[in-house]
Order: sequence, then structure tokens, then C-alpha cells
Amino acid sequence: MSKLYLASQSPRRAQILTDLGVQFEILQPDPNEDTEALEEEQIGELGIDYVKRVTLAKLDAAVRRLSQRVEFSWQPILCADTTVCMRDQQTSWLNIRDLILGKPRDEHHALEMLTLLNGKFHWVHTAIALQKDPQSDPIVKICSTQVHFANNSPERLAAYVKTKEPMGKAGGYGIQGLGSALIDRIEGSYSGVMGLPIHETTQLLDYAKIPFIL
Ligand SMILES: Cc1cn([C@H]2C[C@H](O)[C@@H](COP(=O)(O)OP(=O)(O)OP(=O)(O)O)O2)c(=O)[nH]c1=O
Repeated sequence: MSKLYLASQSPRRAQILTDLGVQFEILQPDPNEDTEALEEEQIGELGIDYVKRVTLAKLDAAVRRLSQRVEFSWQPILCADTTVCMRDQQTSWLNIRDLILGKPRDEHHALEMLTLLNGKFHWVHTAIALQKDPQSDPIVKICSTQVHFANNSPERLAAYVKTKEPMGKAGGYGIQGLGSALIDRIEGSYSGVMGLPIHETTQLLDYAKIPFIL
């Protein structure tokens, strides 16, 4: 049966693939690889371009890692990146700028991010990329969802940060957890916000002929 390599450390992505009934193996990162450099923003880069570039770079690194194994059988590789972004205050019709929010460095940073998102709309872009075999070009799909934060009190935001849920999550919240208490509406894909848009993922699985439950 065809199997898949998931080049991601995100437990949410693994859980979604498990729920879909996909046979997969997690491709562990190379401990010597500088992943921070990979995720560095370029000046003036829009969120959607950023997420696509980082996902393709993750895929490229994963393909290299796999082919360096002494013994390996080629199987399609899937990876993803999720980013939260808002229009920068300095944006104009002639110069559109995004403020890209990655994962918070610490609790203080998480509170800063949540305060920025509070009472407003923002975008969550998730790019997924799949390399079917060494010869073919990677296929990328981008899923963008608009999320609106309710007008939460500063005390509620601080209480949320204390739960530690914001850590390791883009924008400092998890829609699949207590973070959903802070959100009053979304337009788009819930699973995309969580880090792996299910519909777009099944399109890539179909393309790579990887079986799943449906
Ligand atoms: C906005 C949001 C993000 N997230 C998570 C999904 C991603 O795991 C994380 C964004 O970080 P990513 O850099 O996309 O992924 P990762 O570092 O967790 O894993 P890897 O690079 O190995 O694939 O934020 C949620 O779980 N819920 C949410 O509501």
C-alpha cells in the first residue's frame, strides 16, 4: 500500500492524517539544520508569498534528508506551514504590507500578539506542498481563512496566555483548543487554521494516489 512521509513536527497535522486513515511516517528534521533561517521573513514579503516560500523550502530540505538516508524507499512527501497575518498599519493602495505573526517567543510576546488580534479580523494562510517522486515538480496549495477575534477583556487574554496553549502556535492561539473562546467567527477552513486544510490535503492525496478513508 502507498505510504506517505509527513515532514512536520506538528501534532495537529499528524492527528488530521490519522483521522483521515492515511498510512504515514513522520520524517524527523535534521538536528543540524538551521530551521530559523528557513523561516526568516524577507522585507516587504506578503503573508501568502511567505507561507508558500517557507513550505517549499521545508519540502526541499525534507527531500534532501530522505535521499541522504543509507536505505530508503521513495514515497511521496507532504509538508505545510501556517502563518497568521494582518495588514500592516503602514499599508496603502500603492504599497500593501503584511504583518506576519509567527509563534510567540514567550508569554509576554504571546500576550502582545493576542492584544494585536483582539477585536479585529486577520488572515491565516496555510500552504501545503507534496512531492510525489524525485522527478516531478512539487505541488503547492494555499488555503486562506479569515478569523475574527471578539472584543475580549485584557484579563481574559492574560488568563489564556497562562494556560500555555499559545506556545508553539502561529499568532499565539489554537482554534482547536481554548483559543476558540476568543474567536466569534471565521470565513474559510477550520482545519486550515489548525495547520492542515483537510479538503486541499485530500486533493494532494488523490494526486499522489495515497489511499484514505473516503
Ligand atoms: C492559528 C493556529 C495555528 N496552529 C499551529 C499549527 C502549526 O503547528 C503552528 C504553526 O507553525 P508551523 O511553522 O506551520 O508548523 P510547526 O513548526 O508546528 O511544524 P513543522 O514546521 O514541523 O511542520 O501553529 C494551531 O495549532 N492552531 C491555530 O489555531
